[in-house]
Amino acid sequence: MSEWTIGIIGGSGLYAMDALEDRQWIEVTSPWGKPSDKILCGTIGHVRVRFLPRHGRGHVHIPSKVDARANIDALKRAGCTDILAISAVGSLSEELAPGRFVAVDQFIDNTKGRPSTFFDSGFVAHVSMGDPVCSRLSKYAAKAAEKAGADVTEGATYLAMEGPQFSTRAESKLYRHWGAEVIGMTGMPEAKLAREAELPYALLAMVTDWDSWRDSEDAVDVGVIIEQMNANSATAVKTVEAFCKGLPKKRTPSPIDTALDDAILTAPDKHDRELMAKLDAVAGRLFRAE
Ligand SMILES: CSC[C@H]1O[C@H](OP(=O)(O)O)[C@H](O)[C@@H]1O
Ligand SMILES: Nc1ncnc2[nH]cnc12
Repeated sequence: MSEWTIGIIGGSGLYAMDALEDRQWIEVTSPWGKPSDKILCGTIGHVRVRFLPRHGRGHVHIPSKVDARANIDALKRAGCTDILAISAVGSLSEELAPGRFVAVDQFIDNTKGRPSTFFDSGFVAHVSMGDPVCSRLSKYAAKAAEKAGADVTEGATYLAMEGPQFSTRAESKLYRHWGAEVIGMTGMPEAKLAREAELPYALLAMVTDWDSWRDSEDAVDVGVIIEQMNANSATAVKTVEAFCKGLPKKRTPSPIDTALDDAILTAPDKHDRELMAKLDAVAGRLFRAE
């Protein structure tokens, strides 16, 4: 049993965390690129927290250029044991009205050309993504959002689109046919990379709009989203606080802590040492003794 260090990835509208005690922004460098911003370190109750604003303070990064590899690697280097990501999403379901919080449990990755793995020739790994979120973390997050006063749905499929433009009406309807229930631009490849880095990951989505599938309504625009984001943000901060305070004192191991145990196929004598040096935070526990 050990302790929790929770990485919070703050989405659109969530750029800082006043709830943190003893807080300090620290620069974490990563061999994978530049993280979105410095990381705000502090504590909430008995939990260490590492907060990273996904788009940077001042919302400087377009979704396609959020360096999810650098962000996940930096959070791992900052000692995170688990990650709770927060995101603004559009709704693709009649049941998920703006204002609702949704604990996502599945993803469809429709992003294009984003680096989506830490691995490469010379260190090949295939992790399982059948169950892409940590159910334990997701349950704690849903409970915390309820405690913070939100209407909460547990379980929904998130469609990750490339953006930055919103979907056409035809795309929005298509994604509903695919079974997607919420839509955003950042949940993938973030969730894949968290799994590769053996970090249990949950995504709490805040519904800001109806996207563009409802013929009777105006198509989504960013003004509507910002209005709803502002209405949601105090509840999101309260949720993070309740989430940390609601975690048990001790952290029992998760199977995701060892997701790479049977995932690596490359024979040790074929390992690419340069790549392994970059993988020191993500996968170093497997080869430090090599
Ligand atoms: C502000 S509208 C679109 C923008 O909002 C979402 O960001 P995040 O997932 O970081 O909350 C969406 O994915 C887009 O990046
Ligand atoms: N309708 C939408 N499409 C994509 N990303 C979003 N983020 C918030 N609303 C969205």
